Amino acid sequence: MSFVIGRGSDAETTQTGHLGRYRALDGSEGAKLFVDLDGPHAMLIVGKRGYGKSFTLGVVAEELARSPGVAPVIVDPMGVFATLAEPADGESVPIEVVDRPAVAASVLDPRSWCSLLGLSPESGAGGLVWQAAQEADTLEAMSRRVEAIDAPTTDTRAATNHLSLAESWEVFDPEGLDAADLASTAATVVDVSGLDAAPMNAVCRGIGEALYRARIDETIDRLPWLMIDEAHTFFDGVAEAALHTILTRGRAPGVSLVFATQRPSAVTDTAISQSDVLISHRLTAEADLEALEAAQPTYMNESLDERLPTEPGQVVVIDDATETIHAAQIRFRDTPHGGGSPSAREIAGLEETSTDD
Ligand SMILES: Nc1ncnc2c1ncn2[C@@H]1O[C@H](COP(=O)(O)OP(=O)(O)OP(=O)(O)O)[C@@H](O)[C@H]1O
Repeated sequence: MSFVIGRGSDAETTQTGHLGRYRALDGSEGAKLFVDLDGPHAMLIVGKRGYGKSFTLGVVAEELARSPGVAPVIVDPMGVFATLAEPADGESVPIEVVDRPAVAASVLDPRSWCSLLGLSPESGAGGLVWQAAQEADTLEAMSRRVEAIDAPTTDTRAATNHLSLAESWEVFDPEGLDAADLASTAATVVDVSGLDAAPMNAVCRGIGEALYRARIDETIDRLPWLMIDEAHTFFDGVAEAALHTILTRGRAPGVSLVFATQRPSAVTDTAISQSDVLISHRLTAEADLEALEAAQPTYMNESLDERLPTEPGQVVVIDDATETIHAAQIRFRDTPHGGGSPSAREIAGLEETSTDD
């Protein structure tokens, strides 16, 4: 028997991803567990640091990259997913890595421009940036617009300085990433690891909006899967608006979101309640457990806390489509995992030694 998360038992395994195997109470492994990659989903992956979130996200990315009809895009804040492009065990994983991503300045609305630059829209400089964003499409044109508006010199200078800061991030370009680039045949890893939280958010917002809009306007055929590691960083910034849109309105145009975080308490309640698949690794922080318990479905008749696994790679999966709960061991990566913790002992070339004398 095989179970497909999002479809049910004895379902066909075409257009699915192999996640791992069932885990029995004694730790032994059971039948294979799959996840549906056919329809749109919102998939939340949680767990405390070091218990396998990025590893699991990588497994889902490998499966998506090998699937037809989908356009997986991984926003990679830690720079650990470029290893997906390395030779794989078994079937190859087609991946394109974008290491200097840029998006069009026009993806941000005036309010987001103010929030991105840390300016209150009510302040003199914030008001100028707001007006410039309303009237201009590029960062360059926004700066020119600010200079042209009749305003106190201190406000003009402050607004210009903030726009120069945004320019220094080098993430705004009218020719930046668009949905057609992202929905090409390969899966795309967008490496935002060299960027601060604000430009990282701008890039993620641009990508999310481009993919959603392209499906609404029917300019791409493939179904986009936006995948985000360290998702709390993006729910806390200007990217949140695009993620919220996908979570609440992505189903009809077929846009999926897979997002991983060690701090479920730091993503929005909507993000948790709109997720139809929750993959939970070990969690111990009270606030994080509470955030998940608050959204715990009624068909779960014992607390999540009691079911949580103890070892890296072990998960509990809550599948809202079939209203079922599964204990599983995520499969091993076919490509190298880029996110493991460095070891001083390994760096020093020291062998593991026994402590018994
Ligand atoms: N499914 C798995 N099978 C085997 N080992 C695993 C599995 N998942 C995780 N591990 C082990 O756990 C380590 C930590 O995993 P990972 O880097 O994904 O943690 P994380 O939860 O994303 O941590 P962080 O929050 O620091 O990014 C991996 O380097 C790997 O050794």
